[in-house]
Amino acid sequence: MDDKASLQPVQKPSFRPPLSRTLSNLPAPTVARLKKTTGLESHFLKSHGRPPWYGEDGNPISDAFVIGIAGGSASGKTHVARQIVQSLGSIPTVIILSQDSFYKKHDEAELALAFANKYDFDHPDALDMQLFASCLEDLKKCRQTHIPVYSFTEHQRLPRSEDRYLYGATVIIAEGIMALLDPTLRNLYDLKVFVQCDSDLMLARRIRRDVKERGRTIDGVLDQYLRFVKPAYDNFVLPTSRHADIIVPGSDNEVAIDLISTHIRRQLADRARSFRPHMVPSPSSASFASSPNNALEDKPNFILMKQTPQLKGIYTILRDRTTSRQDFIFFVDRLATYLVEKAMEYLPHKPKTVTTPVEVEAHGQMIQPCCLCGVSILRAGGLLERGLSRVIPDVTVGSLLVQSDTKTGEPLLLHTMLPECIRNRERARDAWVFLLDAQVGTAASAFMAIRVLLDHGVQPGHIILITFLVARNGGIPFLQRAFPDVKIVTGAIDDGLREVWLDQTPVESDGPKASSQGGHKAWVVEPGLGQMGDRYYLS
Ligand SMILES: Nc1ncnc2c1ncn2[C@@H]1O[C@H](COP(=O)(O)OP(=O)(O)O)[C@@H](O)[C@H]1O
Ligand SMILES: O=c1ccn([C@@H]2O[C@H](COP(=O)(O)O)[C@@H](O)[C@H]2O)c(=O)[nH]1
Repeated sequence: MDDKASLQPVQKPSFRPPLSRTLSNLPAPTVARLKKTTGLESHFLKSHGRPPWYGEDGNPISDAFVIGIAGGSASGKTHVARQIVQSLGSIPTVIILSQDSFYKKHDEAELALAFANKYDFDHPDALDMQLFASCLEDLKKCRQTHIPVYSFTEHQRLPRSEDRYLYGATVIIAEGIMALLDPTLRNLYDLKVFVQCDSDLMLARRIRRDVKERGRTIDGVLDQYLRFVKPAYDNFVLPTSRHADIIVPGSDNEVAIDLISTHIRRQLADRARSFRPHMVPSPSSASFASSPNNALEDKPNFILMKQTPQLKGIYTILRDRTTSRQDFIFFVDRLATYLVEKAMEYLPHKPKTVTTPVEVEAHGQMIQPCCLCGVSILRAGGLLERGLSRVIPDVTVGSLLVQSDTKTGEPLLLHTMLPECIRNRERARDAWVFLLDAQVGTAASAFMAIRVLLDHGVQPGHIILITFLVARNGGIPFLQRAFPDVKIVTGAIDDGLREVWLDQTPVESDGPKASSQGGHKAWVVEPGLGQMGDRYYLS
């Protein structure tokens, strides 16, 4: 599993040396330079892939698991959050969301007070609770969000262009001094934690941290502490401990952290679903009887290219195991171009009149201006990209890495790299997406990819799945039942879909053996086109 680990961002403000008063007035290149020189970056955690978070109907089954951690400044909230992540071990993606990112923007007068240690950062009004709650709700509901970035040394929120895009957490840890204050926030948590720490220890830690990491002087820290931090702790922070499910000590807290991790693991296990058997039920199973019938061609939104001799000729070359790699690449690219051209027919067009070189008007059509992008399901979806860029030269193409869990056979989302226009919810609503997948067998990867696009706000009717080949007895009917508005464009349907064991240690009998013998399950479309990625990329 470790070879599949990908990296996901975790929000936490970081140290920058004192700079100018406000970054929001600085030109973008300067901000970029400051970022580089001061290490203002997201922290990353390993993710072991996200299993399906949706059911057979395509709708999300469960929200992300959200933990709220409150406590005084320097009580150890971040430390507890990180220890929880560490003790969870091999778990799906976790995001630590710090309330510190949600300090409000400050004007010049407020900045002057802040630099004189006379601005009250410990009053609830200093934080944009509404924005914090809406970002957290987006993540909990499996939607993407954009988190502001705050600089402690500048006492300022960075320009919007610096906001961080986040998507796809299974566990979210929200931490901050006021994390349990707001009822809207409290309602979003599945587990509420308060870190209780001795005031002297908190002050000592804060002096050390703020001097070392936040560019402060000892006098400044003490001034601010006595004027604002301590009174706010007594009035606003400590009283919220009554909402906590667990009180964790601010030091020597290993036992409490262990209890919390055990609880989270149990919750995640309860939410886990096995999904894949439903996509391709065996003929003897009950779900096969209730499966949609397999006459794919009759289904609305299933677009099979006209079976001309020319098209069949290309498939014959691609199916032939003796075809050279050079020819394979040539014909894959040609076929990809045909398929993309076919998909283009389903984009909205509008009338356009032009004047020809002989000064005569011609009435034609043009694609209605819209954001059109491609998303490849890696690795083999990339084979359609050259065809896509031949038809639309300046198209932006993103990617999703989905692979099967070798133990369960379930798809795992390992990496998400989407084009800018669909990272943003408002723009995603109007965007059209060509989703590229080389072959659709069980359809488990395509299913997951479509769910990712829907989570981002892309309309199902604006998604066109383009694929070289589909399996008749595979998961396409289930995909269509869940997402009837998604169009599927393909050039061929093959009758066979066979489960095979890969990387298997040979054993004495002739039948395939269990995964404990080293192999893992995979599905092969037959007669098929072979491992297209290998044939295209590997010599
Ligand atoms: N259990 C602990 N044992 C030792 N040091 C700790 C512990 N918890 C926190 N610290 C230290 O105290 C400082 C503040 O902790 P941090 O987690 O950043 O606090 P908060 O997020 O509550 O402001 C850090 O330097 C951290 O390393
Ligand atoms: O610009 C700012 C913003 C906040 N603070 C202080 O930070 C702490 C909260 O952060 P923790 O990581 O929980 O300690 C809060 O007590 C504010 O006083 C600041 O000094 N400057």
